[in-house]
Amino acid sequence: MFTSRSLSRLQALCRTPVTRPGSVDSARSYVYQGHVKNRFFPDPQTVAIVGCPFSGGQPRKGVDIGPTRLIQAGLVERLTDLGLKVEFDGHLKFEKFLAEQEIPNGILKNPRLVSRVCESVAQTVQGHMKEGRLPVMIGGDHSLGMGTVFGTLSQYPDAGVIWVDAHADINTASSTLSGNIHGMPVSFLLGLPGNEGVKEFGWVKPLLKPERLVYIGLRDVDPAERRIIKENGIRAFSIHEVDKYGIGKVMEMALDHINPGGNRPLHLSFDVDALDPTVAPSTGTPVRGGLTFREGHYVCEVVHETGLMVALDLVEVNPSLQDELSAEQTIAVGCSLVSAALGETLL
Ligand SMILES: NC(=[NH2+])NCCC[C@H](N)C(=O)O
Ligand SMILES: [Mn+2]
Ligand SMILES: [Mn+2]
Repeated sequence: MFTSRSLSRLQALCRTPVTRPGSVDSARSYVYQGHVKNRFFPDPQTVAIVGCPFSGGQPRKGVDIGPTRLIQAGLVERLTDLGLKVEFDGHLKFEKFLAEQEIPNGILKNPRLVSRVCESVAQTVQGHMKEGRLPVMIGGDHSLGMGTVFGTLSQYPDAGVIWVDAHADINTASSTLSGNIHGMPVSFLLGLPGNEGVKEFGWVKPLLKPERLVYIGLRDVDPAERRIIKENGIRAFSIHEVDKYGIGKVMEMALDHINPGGNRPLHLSFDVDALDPTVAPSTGTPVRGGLTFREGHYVCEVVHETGLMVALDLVEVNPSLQDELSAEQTIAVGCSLVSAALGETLL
């Protein structure tokens, strides 16, 4: 017996192919053969998990419990099994920022809160790097990327950023239609015109250069964002290019573009909605036609193989959306992506 809900889900599954010809959506095995040496963090490699229970960059409750659920699913143990030293002593606390009075600023939602949280996340991320720990930020919504990428660029000014997402998150205060700041972090990092009136984010110096940024997986880009991407000459591999060239070639071109000499530090910011909603259903802004399970993992594996990754974000896991089974599936995929980026291999 199908309920109308499970039936419509089944229909949705039928409409959206999970695999693309030539891709394999196999379950991953947990056999580990040794991680690639990291150019910036000597062995024994230490990672610091930066849990960010934060949802203020978008309106849907529940994305703030993403980090707790990822940890409960065994993320620390799984990374420890890879031979990494894993530091995690609880999630960051944002209560004091939440207690502050918000000051409205046009259409923007929670500008002061998002700014304060991101500023503290940036300091935490840079602090870990200074101490020789690779920060792994688990969110939380993608506005947090403003904090993590800023932290990375403060420590490694020539770092390249790989933004894996269905969305470009490059709206400015004058272009955003939603006012949700998780759709805007990249514009602040680039210092784009249109954000001048947002004094709250004055601390976000334009540390990111357009040629050091590459997108993978885009498929829901607002008209103004398209213009911004074009005008700034930002290299973007939408899902169309993934279809056309395959993820292998796309990753090769992406790395060639941001890292021509092959020795720049890399920041991987992975929004779980880059994956197809059949693979990662519990997320706030799902868009059909996304990366397969394997394509998502391949991106992480390749970034690991460079030995150049200095920071990782995994964001927008919202376990309160869809049913519990979907939530568990999305959390499992999230853990698996993080593990792949930190050296878990199939053989
Ligand atoms: N991190 C995300 N999931 N972002 C979704 C952004 C959606 C839309 N472009 C906006 O500006 O609101
Ligand atoms: Mn995003
Ligand atoms: Mn997104």
